[in-house]
Amino acid sequence: MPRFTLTGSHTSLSLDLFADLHKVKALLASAEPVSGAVLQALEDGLKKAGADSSVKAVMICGENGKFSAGADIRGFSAPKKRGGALGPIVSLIESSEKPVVAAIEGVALGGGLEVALGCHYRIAHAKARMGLPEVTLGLLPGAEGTQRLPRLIGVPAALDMITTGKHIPATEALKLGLVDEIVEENTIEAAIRLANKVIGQPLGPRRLSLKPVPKLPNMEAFLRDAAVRVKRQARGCLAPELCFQAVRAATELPFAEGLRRERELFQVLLSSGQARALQYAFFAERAVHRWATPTGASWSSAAPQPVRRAAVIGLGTMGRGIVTSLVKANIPVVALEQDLEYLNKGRKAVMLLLEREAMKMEGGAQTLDFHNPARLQFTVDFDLLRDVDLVIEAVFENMALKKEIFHKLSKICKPGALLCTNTSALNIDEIASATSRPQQVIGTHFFSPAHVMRLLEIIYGRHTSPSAIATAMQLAKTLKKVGVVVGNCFGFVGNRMMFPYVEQAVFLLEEGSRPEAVDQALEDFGFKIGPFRMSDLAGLDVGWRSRQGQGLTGPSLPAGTPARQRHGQRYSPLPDLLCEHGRFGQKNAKGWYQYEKAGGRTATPDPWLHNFLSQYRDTHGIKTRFIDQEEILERCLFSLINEGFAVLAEGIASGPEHLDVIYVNGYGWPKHTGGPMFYASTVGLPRVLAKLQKYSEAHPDVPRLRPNAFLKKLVAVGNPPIKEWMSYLSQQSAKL
Ligand SMILES: CCCCCCCC(=O)CC(=O)SCCNC(=O)CCNC(=O)[C@H](O)C(C)(C)COP(=O)(O)OP(=O)(O)OC[C@H]1O[C@@H](n2cnc3c(N)ncnc32)[C@H](O)[C@@H]1OP(=O)(O)O
Ligand SMILES: NC(=O)C1=CN([C@@H]2O[C@H](COP(=O)(O)OP(=O)(O)OC[C@H]3O[C@@H](n4cnc5c(N)ncnc54)[C@H](O)[C@@H]3O)[C@@H](O)[C@H]2O)C=CC1
Repeated sequence: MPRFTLTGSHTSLSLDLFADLHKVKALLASAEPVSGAVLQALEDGLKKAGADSSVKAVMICGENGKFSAGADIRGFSAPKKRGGALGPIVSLIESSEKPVVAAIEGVALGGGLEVALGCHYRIAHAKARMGLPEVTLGLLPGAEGTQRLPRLIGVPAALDMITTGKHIPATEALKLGLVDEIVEENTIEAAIRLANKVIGQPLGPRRLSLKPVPKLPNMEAFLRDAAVRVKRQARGCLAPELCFQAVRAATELPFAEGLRRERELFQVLLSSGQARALQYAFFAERAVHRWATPTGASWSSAAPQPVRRAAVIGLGTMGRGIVTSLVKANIPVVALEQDLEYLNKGRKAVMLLLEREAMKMEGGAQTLDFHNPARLQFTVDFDLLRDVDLVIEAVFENMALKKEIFHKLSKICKPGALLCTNTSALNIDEIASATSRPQQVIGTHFFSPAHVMRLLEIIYGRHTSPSAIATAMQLAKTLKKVGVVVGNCFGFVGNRMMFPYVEQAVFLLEEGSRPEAVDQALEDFGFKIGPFRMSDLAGLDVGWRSRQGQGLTGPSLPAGTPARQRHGQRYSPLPDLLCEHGRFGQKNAKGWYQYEKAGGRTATPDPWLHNFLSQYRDTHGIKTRFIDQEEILERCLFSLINEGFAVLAEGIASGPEHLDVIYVNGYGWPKHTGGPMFYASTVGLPRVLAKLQKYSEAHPDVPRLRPNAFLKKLVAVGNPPIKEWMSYLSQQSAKL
């Protein structure tokens, strides 16, 4: 039997009509428009197969063990390349008078899965994954997928797949009825067997466009609830909502009209700007894998060392999550605490996390082996760290303590072991100076909760070796995190850019705003959580301790220091005052908000705080004024972005996409805006500069509002596109 081969490494989709007829090969990929050769070849091939009476059935499969990862995303932003009419080809497949069977191996994603939905039968390898990830790229499955999938698997499951873009394993696809069969062995042979078996059987019932959408007893109510849920989860991202509307159209309209609606909605998304931002974010995440440092070390030449066994020191908030992450990645761990009391507390917490993770994984292929001491060992004995390949220190944020630990590690650990610190802001070089092997010392900054958050900021010091950076990056990959390599400065990249943002948020309260107004503005912008709810969650005492350490507040503050000034700059003592009033956030039920109980999560505006703010303003002679949403957003976001330009100019990060990946994955910045620097590029740098100038003039005692020189330069050279920014940075200005 002749067969088509729909080849899908992620960027290519080729068609191969087998030997006894003819051979056609084409690419739906970087080289070709979507409407190009492969679609033509599919169409030609199907027509030839249809016309050839010796052909009784057709099988479509991939090459190299992959069905297809869909269209080439790079082609989407080029207007010429948008016209790819995959939909009509899917219809053509479906209308074939000869049975067409899809043999799905590896992945069938996006347009690849839509092709499979056009087939009359689908057979998948047990290890295959399927999904319609268009929503994650700011689009919807525009090749008729929103109309066919609900007809095949019902509205709830289709809505879930289409609005989240999740990839589902073959076993789940079988349960949902997305595939007819799964096989452990040769998928192609099984598909051919199936094709032979169904020759001559009526195809009508297999054509999804002819099927009604399965009814639900309460479809209206279901859709109403789903609409609310999708909108809430989308947080300003258009694609999930429009995906929802397309699926709803399938429930209300005949197939052909549903397709028209799908096309209209697709066009809205394509021109929304969010699709471009999400596609930028997709490639940014991959671009940061190709790290480089200003001294010339890079991913292309540095080799990682194997990590067969790791240790974590300190089982507090961060250490627990880090241990969990390592165990989930199948790396044996030694977990160390300062004494038995802390050890037992830490062990309990780790076990609880691991049990929860194991429950989530139940039914999946993977299991968690954490009761075996060879895989997870708890100790207070540093001697057990002798043969580990990597240590992650997560003790209190205290330089003297960290130096003491690193000194000890450098004496105990084997010479090649990588010594990592999870410090959130301390100087990596100073920590490394306590060891005899600074080339092996590196910052691995996890984000809380460490077993959940995807970001791993990797900080190299003056002496960190390229191989140490490569090992940390490899670790990130093993832990299924996204590693971003950055230079060493106070707060590194993420926290450094966060300082001016939080600073502005507090200044806004001084001037007349309220925590709920500031949070609302930023949550409406798309942040998962505004700065005040975030501070309450993290604990206000954490920053307080750090400011005490820096001499900004507390007993070491020189007498006579003005309340709202430090080192000649504006300073707000509000967060310190809250702590002095015993308000530490969620942990004791009061902070910027009040909570139902200690550890409670429901933030309610607190009249006490409103009153406190009024008194504070009276005390300091501040005239309360109304602050609108625009000013809240501009002051918080543009000051953060301004710091981003400083980070780039100083060579702390090698490109704006690094900053964007950090913010999207570590700080809840809305992905559909691309990240802070991409967002700045879409707002337009001249506008960002003008606003910063305005606010800086109004607040001359706030240096972080003063526009950065690199931003000014980019505006002066004509606001170049983001991918050209770094070329305007002269070598001399990038200091290490
Ligand atoms: C336009 C109007 C007309 C409609 C046209 C028809 C409609 C459509 O056809 C709609 C679509 O399909 S949209 C595309 C849907 N597909 C996806 O979103 C898959 C995205 N890729 C993945 O999930 C993983 O890469 C994957 C699971 C595939 C592999 O993961 P890995 O971890 O093994 O590999 P990665 O590191 O992610 O990727 C390796 C390299 O491949 C690049 N790449 C991946 N998917 C791509 C894609 N779909 N298009 C272009 N490049 C893609 C990726 O950037 C990376 O490149 P390098 O960083 O240079 O190595
Ligand atoms: N909490 C957070 O959200 C984040 C914290 N970090 C950083 O991670 C580090 C740890 O922070 P948390 O987990 O929040 O602190 P934590 O206070 O919750 O835990 C620290 C743990 O270290 C243990 N410890 C102290 N001295 C020790 C010693 N000599 N030997 C062994 N264990 C010792 C303590 O007993 C405690 O369990 C800090 O450097 C912090 O700045 C980084 C990212 C986020």
